[in-house]
Amino acid sequence: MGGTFDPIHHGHLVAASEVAHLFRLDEVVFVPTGQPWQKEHKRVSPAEDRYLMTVIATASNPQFSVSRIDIDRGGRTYTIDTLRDLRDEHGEADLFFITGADALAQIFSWRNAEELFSLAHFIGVTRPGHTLTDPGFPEGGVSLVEVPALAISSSDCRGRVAKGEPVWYLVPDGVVRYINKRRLYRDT
Ligand SMILES: Nc1ncnc2c1ncn2[C@@H]1O[C@H](COP(=O)(O)OP(=O)(O)OP(=O)(O)O)[C@@H](O)[C@H]1O
Ligand SMILES: O=C(O)c1ccc[n+]([C@@H]2O[C@H](COP(=O)([O-])O)[C@@H](O)[C@H]2O)c1
Repeated sequence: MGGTFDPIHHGHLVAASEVAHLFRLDEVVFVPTGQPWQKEHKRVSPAEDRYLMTVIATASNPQFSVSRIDIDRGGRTYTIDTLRDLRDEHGEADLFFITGADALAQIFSWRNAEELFSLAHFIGVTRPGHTLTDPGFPEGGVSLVEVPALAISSSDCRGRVAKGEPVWYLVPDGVVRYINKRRLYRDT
């Protein structure tokens, strides 16, 4: 599952769990972006903080793991590189790339968009308030999955912390504590 995870929240975790169940996946690898180039006009927390929050949030689930490939590669993050690296690491495994349906709707603005579909099957998870209009996906290349509605977004969590409002139960407890310890999002 690819995302900026700034911070990771229960919407991401429920989506991953639901897709793992529906597609009978062996493992879900969370891949925090290094430099999300389409968010360059926005402030994004340091990659190490986003990585550690993702580790904390997923640690108790034996089916979940976190990969540093997009962070360690350096430079702007392109999913084409993510998938090539995962393919090298995971040999013959079938790859599924999970992300939000809203992100997937923009896939033709991503680098090497046409080639992406030969490397993985794409799964777009719907979130409340976002519907997916098919921008011309290749036949059989994309599945849409409705996850139990959780109207949580990272931007809302950041805004709540900035205003001194609680994010308990929107993100895992350990992530609340990490945000406080590192004083993230205070002046967003
Ligand atoms: N509540 C949710 N339900 C389903 N999918 C979600 C939910 N929140 C986020 N996603 C999807 O997970 C993917 C990765 O999320 P990302 O890290 O960008 O978080 P976000 O909550 O969308 O962040 P932001 O609010 O900063 O844009 C995105 O493509 C997004 O659409
Ligand atoms: O490959 C690209 O050009 C590209 C452009 C924008 C987003 N993505 C990927 O889409 C996923 C969701 O991104 P985001 O920024 O909405 O969290 C994440 O894995 C990004 O690396 C990929």
